Amino acid sequence: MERYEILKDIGSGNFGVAKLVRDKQSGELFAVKYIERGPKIDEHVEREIMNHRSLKHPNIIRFKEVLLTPTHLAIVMEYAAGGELFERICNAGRFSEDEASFFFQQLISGVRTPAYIAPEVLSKKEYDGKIADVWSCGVTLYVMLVGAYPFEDPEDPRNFRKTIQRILSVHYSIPDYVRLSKDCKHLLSRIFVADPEKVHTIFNIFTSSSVFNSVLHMTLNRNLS
Ligand SMILES: Nc1ncnc2c1ncn2[C@@H]1O[C@H](COP(=O)(O)OP(=O)(O)OP(=O)(O)O)[C@@H](O)[C@H]1O
Repeated sequence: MERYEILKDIGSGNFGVAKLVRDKQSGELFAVKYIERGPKIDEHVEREIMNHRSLKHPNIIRFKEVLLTPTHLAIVMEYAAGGELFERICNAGRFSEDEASFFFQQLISGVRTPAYIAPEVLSKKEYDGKIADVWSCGVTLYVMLVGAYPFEDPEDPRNFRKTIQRILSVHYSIPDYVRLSKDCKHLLSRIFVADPEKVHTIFNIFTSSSVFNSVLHMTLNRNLS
């Protein structure tokens, strides 16, 4: 880690903390995720690192290297200076459908296209992250359009138990003050379904939505050609 100068903490997650660092030689900024060595580092983390290492896409944070400190595993990656989506929405308000569609398309092109995925990722048959990815994209789309999380009880947003119940029963609604097109509501309703068997593939969902169709076709054509 001597190569890097630690500048500040940027956040913490389930696995550890993230810090902003500077490469002393090149002056480049990176984010480093520190995960304490020990039981937290299991095959799940290992797979995550292996998968991430093989991804190369403009909308996916680039992975640089993994280092070991006496106490931590340090994952060095590209620094995304934009901050959190939710924070941006809290400060500057929610997105219009057009803006949301632009960012959503960027997000989808990061998760959807197989064109960028390495064979070792595809060959892991147990990988079922796709369904979870579709769901998470739906949550992100909702956040952009509504400016709130879809499964929190508006009266009691910090109650995790309630949130989990709402997720399990797919209980969400769109507040009256948010005007969404029918097509957009339909898209959300197709993403948020309880039974994973019924979750449509991301391809089907997006090709059936006319709001997102033109941008989607452009992305698809680009990725398939
Ligand atoms: N590459 C990065 N560039 C900029 N900020 C980052 C980067 N990686 C992480 N962060 C910041 O640090 C916080 C913690 O990151 P971390 O990846 O540990 O957790 P998370 O993604 O929030 O949740 P989880 O623990 O479920 O992965 C993030 O919420 C984000 O604010």
